[in-house]
Amino acid sequence: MTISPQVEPQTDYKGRIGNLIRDARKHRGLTQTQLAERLGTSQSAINRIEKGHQNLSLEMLARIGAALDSEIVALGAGPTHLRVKGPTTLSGTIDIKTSKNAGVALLCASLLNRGRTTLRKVARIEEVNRLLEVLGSLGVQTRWINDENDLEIVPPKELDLTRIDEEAARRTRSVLMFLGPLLHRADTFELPYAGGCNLGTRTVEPHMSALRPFGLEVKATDGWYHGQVNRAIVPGRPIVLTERGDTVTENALMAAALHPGTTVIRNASSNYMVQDLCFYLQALGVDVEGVGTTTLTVTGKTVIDVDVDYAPSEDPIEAMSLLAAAIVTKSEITIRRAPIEFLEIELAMLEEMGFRYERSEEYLAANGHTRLVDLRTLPSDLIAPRDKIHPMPFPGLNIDNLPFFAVIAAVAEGQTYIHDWVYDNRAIYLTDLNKLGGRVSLLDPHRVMIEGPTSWTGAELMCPPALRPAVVVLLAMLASKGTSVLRGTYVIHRGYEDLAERLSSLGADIETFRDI
Ligand SMILES: CC(=O)N[C@H]1[C@@H](OP(=O)(O)OP(=O)(O)OC[C@H]2O[C@@H](n3ccc(=O)[nH]c3=O)[C@H](O)[C@@H]2O)O[C@H](CO)[C@@H](O)[C@@H]1O
Ligand SMILES: C=C(OP(=O)(O)O)C(=O)O
Repeated sequence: MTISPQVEPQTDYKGRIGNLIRDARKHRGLTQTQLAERLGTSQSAINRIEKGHQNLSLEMLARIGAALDSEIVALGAGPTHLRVKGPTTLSGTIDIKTSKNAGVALLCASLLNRGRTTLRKVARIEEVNRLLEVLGSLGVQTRWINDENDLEIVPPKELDLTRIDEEAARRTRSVLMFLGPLLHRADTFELPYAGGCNLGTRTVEPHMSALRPFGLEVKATDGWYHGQVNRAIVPGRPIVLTERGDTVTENALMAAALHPGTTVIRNASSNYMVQDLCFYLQALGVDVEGVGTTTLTVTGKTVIDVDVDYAPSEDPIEAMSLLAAAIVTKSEITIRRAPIEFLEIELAMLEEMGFRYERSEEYLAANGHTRLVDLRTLPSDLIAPRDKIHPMPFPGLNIDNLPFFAVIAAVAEGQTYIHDWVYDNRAIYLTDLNKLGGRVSLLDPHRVMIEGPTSWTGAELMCPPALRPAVVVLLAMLASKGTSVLRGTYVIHRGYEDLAERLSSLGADIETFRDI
């Protein structure tokens, strides 16, 4: 794989730019009229631009990019894009990296510890980079200590909460997980509103109600959360989470870890990142019972000050992504270090669809708890499942794995119904597969029907502004005949380390390039 700063061949560039603008507008859920209003122009002008019938100045392109919060084209060190030539058959062996979601939780949790935290093999992804920038702005010293991606974190005696890196903080949702640790560090503090993928409205209310028993009141105004802590208030009875959310459970756990009494958290998520956080807290000397269940009992400490070494487990979502890559390209690959206990429902569903694979004996991840296997995929002819595919909190099918079933369903014979009840926007992005020849019908914002099999054909697309759908499109490009271009891939780097390079090492033909 190479990175080249070249310009792409410029055939019908107005038409291509028009298509990219139309993609970006649709990703933002805007009509042509709404975009025209933002730009002070007419709907017919937007229509002409999208059809490639309009000359565009660089200034106008920049204005359109700003109105759509999407860099259509950029000069200098702008966004990266991918050029994919297909169809590809993959072969070889790939190791799963540690998870984004445990990584970000552990970075936030390191604020509980006055000693040094060393995290082993942290995924070197943009989401982690943004949190490292935020931690750095608070005075926390962080450094990658070797080529293995081991990361050392040393917090200062006092955090400097006045200089938080607002820009970095606003690009991730994970910053919300500072609430739990910070309420023990300061009586008042401010955090910028959390960002992240554009998946529609994501509530923060469950976080507030989980942390209120620890005396935290949060007012949200002008793009900031203003936190105030009343130390006379401590949990008097079990905390019952209104949603079984992952990060809300993590916030409650982190708040409980520095509360010297015993806190019971009910309706807790038992998902993989929550388990990794529990094991880390145990390594810090916090008593956590019920790991892997929906009732967690935490006996915290007044001060945590230990030098601790922790190795988070492998990412089930990356494992699912690579399973999908193999299935869509009908390839035989070996996926090593797959966290099987967080993939069991997914594999059972795939088996029902006719997927054939071999799995090794189980062995333990470096955290000493999570069960891993090596999976060898076998080229398989798939059929659509009889019932709809839908996610559930763990141990159900993981919501972040659901989008991969769209591209898998597209290669299966028959009609598959996918029901994403969780996110307002994510199912909508799956219709981007239609630009590559897919037949995905949006039944309503939460349900799609996919007809397969698909004869994929290469095309040029803007990355949907959401991590998993963006990877789903990339995987379909691997199977597509001809050349595809995927523009603006930051969103993929948010959650995957070197995905394009690693797919290339399996034989994919992917080139990374920038605009000049
Ligand atoms: C950093 C991190 O770990 N991110 C994960 C975490 O985000 P996070 O924990 O932030 O997820 P949210 O709290 O946003 O929950 C996702 C959506 O599910 C809804 N909801 C959730 C639980 C529930 O019992 N009922 C319910 O309705 C929420 O209202 C929200 O709309 O969990 C999500 C759901 O597994 C994953 O997609 C994210 O990758
Ligand atoms: C939705 C996701 O993550 P986040 O919570 O970081 O937006 C994801 O990992 O797919």
